[in-house]
Amino acid sequence: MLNVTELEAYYGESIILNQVNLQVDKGQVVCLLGRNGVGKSTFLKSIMGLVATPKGSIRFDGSEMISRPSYQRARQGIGYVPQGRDIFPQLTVEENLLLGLEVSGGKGAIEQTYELFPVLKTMLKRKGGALSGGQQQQLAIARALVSKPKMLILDEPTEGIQPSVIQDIGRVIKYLKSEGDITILIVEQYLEFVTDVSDYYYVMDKGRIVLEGRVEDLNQEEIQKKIAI
Ligand SMILES: Nc1ncnc2c1ncn2[C@@H]1O[C@H](COP(=O)(O)OP(=O)(O)OP(=O)(O)O)[C@@H](O)[C@H]1O
Repeated sequence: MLNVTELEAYYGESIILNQVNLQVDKGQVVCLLGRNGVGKSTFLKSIMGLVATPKGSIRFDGSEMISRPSYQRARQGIGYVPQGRDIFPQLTVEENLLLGLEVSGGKGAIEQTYELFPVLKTMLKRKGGALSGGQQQQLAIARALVSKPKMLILDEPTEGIQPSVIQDIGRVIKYLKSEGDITILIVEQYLEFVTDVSDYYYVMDKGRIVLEGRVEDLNQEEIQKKIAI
């Protein structure tokens, strides 16, 4: 589904991603782990076309994306939830969700997202900014799902969120996986969540992939050493 090869990304003259190779197969949940500042968010932004990527290849669903603008990548079927729950605080929950429909040109699934996140249905008229952090994260994920993406990309979905909501988000990811019609890439530092929801992991350090493997073979101690601050 997603095949990234020898990708390089830069902010100005500084190289942030160096020859990164990463693959996500259809229906898989893949996690990218690593310490703060090693380039994980930059990697997701590169996939979305939000960072300069002069070298490498990003193949998604059979097409080369590297020189396409962001909106085309979204239209192609990539739903992206950036770090910090990028919702519109002045718009209501319902309006935020309706904006998700714009990306797919109107073919949506708002009702289905209420089934996944029942809490949102009880808050349709509430302003996004009035929701708790966990509810905002759920809204951000729901908004991305409304456009029925082929792949969902989440940047640290558990950051600063209470355990019960983390469990809710984990349940949704596992449900989506069991349905089998979506592929998911998650940047995450919370190892327990990673082992709970994902099939395969990559560890990044200083802009390079330094370790990868199946989650069922994951050695917690080894990973913890690589991601501890
Ligand atoms: N807009 C920017 N301009 C210049 N440098 C940046 C910019 N954004 C990030 N950086 C730098 O790029 C490097 C990688 O940052 P990135 O946010 O991708 O790391 P990360 O692994 O996602 O960390 P975190 O978990 O803290 O978000 C860091 O050294 C950071 O300071």
